[in-house]
Amino acid sequence: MSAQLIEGKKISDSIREEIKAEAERLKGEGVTPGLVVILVGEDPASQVYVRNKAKACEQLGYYSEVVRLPAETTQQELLSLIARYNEEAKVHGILVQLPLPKHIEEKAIIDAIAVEKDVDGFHPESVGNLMIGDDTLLPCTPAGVIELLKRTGNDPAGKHAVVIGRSNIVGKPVAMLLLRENATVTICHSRTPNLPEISSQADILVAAVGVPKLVKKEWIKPGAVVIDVGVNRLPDGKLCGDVDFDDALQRAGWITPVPGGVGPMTITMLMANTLRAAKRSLA
Ligand SMILES: Nc1nc(=O)c2c([nH]1)NC[C@@H]1CN(c3ccc(C(=O)N[C@@H](CCC(=O)O)C(=O)O)cc3)C=[N+]21
Repeated sequence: MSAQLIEGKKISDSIREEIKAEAERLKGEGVTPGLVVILVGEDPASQVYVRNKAKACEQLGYYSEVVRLPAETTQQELLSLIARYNEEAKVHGILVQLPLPKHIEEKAIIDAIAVEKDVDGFHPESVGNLMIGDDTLLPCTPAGVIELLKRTGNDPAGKHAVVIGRSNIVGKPVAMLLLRENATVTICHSRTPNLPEISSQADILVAAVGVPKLVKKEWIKPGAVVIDVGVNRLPDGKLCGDVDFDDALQRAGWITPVPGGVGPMTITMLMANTLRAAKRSLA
C-alpha cells in the first residue's frame, strides 16, 4: 500500500487561478490588491520566502513592495514604518517576516499592525476573532491545511484530528480551525508523554513541531491523512518535513510532500488574504 500524494503545488496553482480572476474583477472596480513584506536582517530562509511572496504578487498582478531593513534596525524605526503602511491606501496587507532580531519585541510589532491589514492573522484581535468564530483574516498556513483537506475530499467533520505542536502561528490556530470544521481535536506537544500512541489514533495527523522526520510509520493509523507542516533545512541544504516521508508513505492513506505540500499553500493563502483585505477596503 502506498499513500496518495496531496499535491500542494498543483492545488495551490489552481487556487491562484481563482484568485487571479477575482483580483482582475476588483481591479476593474479600481482597486489593485497591495501587499508589503518587511524583512529585517539577513536570515537566508526568510530571503527565499520573501522572494516567493513577491513572485506570487507579480503572477497575480498585485501591487507589491518589499522593504529590506538592516539587522540593526531599532524597534522604534520598525514601528514608525508600520504606522506609515497602516495609513497607506495602496497597501491592503502588511507582513513582517518572522523571526525578528532579538532586540525587537515581536509582540509589539504584531500588535502595531492594523487589524484590517493583518494578512498573517497574528494580531491578538484576529486570533480572538478566530477563537470565537467571527469573520476574520485567517493565519495562512492553518488556512492552507484546511484547504488541502477539503480539496482532496478529506472533510474533517467527525474525524479525530491530532495536531503535534502548539505554536501561535500553526499548532494552536490549525487546531481551532479543525474544531470549527467539526473535527474532534487533540493537541500534543513536547511534554506529551505518549506521543506515538495518541498520534496513531488520528484520522487526520498534522505535524507542526520543527523536528526533522520525527513522525514514523508506527505513529500513523493505517489510511490516515498526514499533513506535514515542517520546513526543516538539513545541513546538505535540502528541505525536510517533520514526517519521515518514505516511512509514512507505506502506512498513510494521504500525505503531503515537503517541499510541494503545505509551503506553496501558505503563500497562496497570503494572496487570498490580501485580496480579501483589498475587497473589504471598498466597503
Ligand atoms: N510573518 C511571517 N509569516 C509567514 O507566513 C512566515 C514567516 N513570517 N516566517 C517564515 C515562515 C515560513 N513560511 C514559508 C512560506 C512558504 C514556504 C514555501 O513556499 N515552501 C516551498 C519551498 C521553498 C523552498 O524551496 O525553500 C515548498 O514547501 O514547496 C515555506 C515556508 C512562511 N513563514
